[in-house]
Amino acid sequence: MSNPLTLTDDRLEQYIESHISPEPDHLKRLYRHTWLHHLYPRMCSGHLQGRILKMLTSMIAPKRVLELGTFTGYSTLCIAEGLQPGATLDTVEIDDEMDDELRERFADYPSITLHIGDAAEVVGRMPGEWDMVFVDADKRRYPEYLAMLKPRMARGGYILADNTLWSGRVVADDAGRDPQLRGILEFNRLVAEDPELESVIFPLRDGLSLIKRL
Ligand SMILES: C[S@@+](CC[C@H](N)C(=O)[O-])C[C@H]1O[C@@H](n2cnc3c(N)ncnc32)[C@H](O)[C@@H]1O
Repeated sequence: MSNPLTLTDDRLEQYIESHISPEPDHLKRLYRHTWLHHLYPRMCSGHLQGRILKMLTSMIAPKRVLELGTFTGYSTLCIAEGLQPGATLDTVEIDDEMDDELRERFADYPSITLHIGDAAEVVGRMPGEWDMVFVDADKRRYPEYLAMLKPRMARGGYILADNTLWSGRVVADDAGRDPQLRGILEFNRLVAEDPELESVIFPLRDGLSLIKRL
């Protein structure tokens, strides 16, 4: 008997992408641009995760959204696509070389505000609470992000956290030399042990956690 398809099989990925809502043309161009002109293009969300982010945003219907880790803005545009009229999205990116490119990309989106700086510092200066946060910045600092965000989440609000399975390495025997994996493991433990949080992990791409503030 042949092996069953796994979620990392290219054929399965192609099948999924040809049977879900199509990737809008401007995002196809952005994805291609990211692969041609940026280091670590795999960080870009892409077709499936992008459609999921859009759908989750429209399901949650948040008034105020925060994103940590903008990169080339692919996920930002997908979240913006799912926003209700009048809702806002603040996105934070530490790499100041992305400033001009991102401002140009977001120019036609009045709902998006770009902040260039360290996520923890920027969030510390921002007032108010959020209905939805997409966490996708420094994996080593995920536990810090959780501590910072939890008291700032609206009751019933959602934290979406990317890369929470870290290519399956969360079940590796030794996380000792990978500080990013240590950050993810600690984050997952803190979320699972917190009675004020309800959570699931989707085995999508690199793992996507959905965490509800009860
Ligand atoms: C995985 S990429 C984001 C991908 C993007 N959200 C998407 O899905 O297309 C992570 C980004 O976080 C940024 N980053 C890393 N540390 C950060 C920090 N301390 N504060 C803000 N951004 C940070 C990196 O420069 C990088 O662009």
